[in-house]
Amino acid sequence: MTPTTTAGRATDDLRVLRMEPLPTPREVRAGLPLPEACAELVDRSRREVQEVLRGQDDRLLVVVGPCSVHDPVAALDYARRLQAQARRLEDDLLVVMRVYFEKPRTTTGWKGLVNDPDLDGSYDIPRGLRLGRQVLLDVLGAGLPAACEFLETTTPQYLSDAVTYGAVGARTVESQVHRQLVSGLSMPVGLKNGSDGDVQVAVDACVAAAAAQTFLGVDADGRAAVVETAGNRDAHVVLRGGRAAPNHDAVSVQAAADRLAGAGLQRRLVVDASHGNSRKDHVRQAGVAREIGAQVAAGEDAVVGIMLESFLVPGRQEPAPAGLVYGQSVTDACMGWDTTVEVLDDLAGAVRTRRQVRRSDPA
Ligand SMILES: O=C[C@H](O)[C@H](O)COP(=O)(O)O
Ligand SMILES: C=C(OP(=O)(O)O)C(=O)O
Repeated sequence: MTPTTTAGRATDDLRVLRMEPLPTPREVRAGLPLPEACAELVDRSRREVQEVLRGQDDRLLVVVGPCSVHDPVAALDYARRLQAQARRLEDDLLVVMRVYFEKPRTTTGWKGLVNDPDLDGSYDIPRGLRLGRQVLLDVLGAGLPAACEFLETTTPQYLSDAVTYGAVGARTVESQVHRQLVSGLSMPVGLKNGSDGDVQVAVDACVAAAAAQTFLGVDADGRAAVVETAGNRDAHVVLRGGRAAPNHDAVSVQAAADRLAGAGLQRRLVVDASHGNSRKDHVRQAGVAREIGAQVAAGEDAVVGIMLESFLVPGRQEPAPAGLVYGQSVTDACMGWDTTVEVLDDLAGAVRTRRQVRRSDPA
């Protein structure tokens, strides 16, 4: 906007270097429409996640995949392998692939495929939005439902019709703007505890997201709009540990479930084996996942899902426009593929054991 004062003094946009219109959400969606078979998968898988969250399906939800997508080819390669595992274990696990395009940063860093698809500081966001949407369509085409973190509040208009599971991260969970956004999203959304380990902010976020809200947003034509929402009853807590301590252990899970009950919410939650719970060490992640699995096997009903960061090659590398190791994360370190398959097998076994425990002790 041009600075205007009666005296011609500039008071606005003093630090804005570029402002360029984006293609509208309607245009991007029209260029990459959601095929009917993909829409059917999104619809069905959202209902399945809902049923797990509501205790009507005794499988374990597993949100698994790279910390971030930077290479669409490797992401699709991973999706095809994961789909085979998801099908093999479908009686016990409900697998949704992490297809994360937006990275919240503690300070600065690469902010994901939507923000900088070429990883070179050119910030071609129009291309990033189209590329992200294409990756989602490809993952769905491979037969897998997808999970995304929503960071920018305008991004869902471009992508959310193709998303089965949404996430709000530890750095934004206390933001009213994000809680309002979740209240209008069409899919179940996991709300992480704060990066300092505070679980109450995630419980508060669930309460706010479940409520009807009216706020400022953007419509399909990119116009600023008044948005009125119905509230999202499938918003739930994700325990991801904190700076000082993990919170995937049985005592922390019970404490979080008690907080949920205290707020009038269901005692069901997802536990993240990565981030604060593995101290961002991918080598520890499989052990953390096994500890969570052990709680499930012991009959713990509060744990309905798990989140894992996994890619084809273990570890991480610095983001760069060229010369990257194929299939390795450029953000948080991930478990490699072979470990991922072992962890999925263990988790499926834990679910089968929980079923037996429930049968022998239905109370
Ligand atoms: O999941 C990814 C990261 O943990 C998150 O984006 C923060 O990363 P950073 O602390 O390296 O900025
Ligand atoms: C950023 C993430 O996690 P957190 O918000 O828990 O740090 C993530 O899951 O990618």
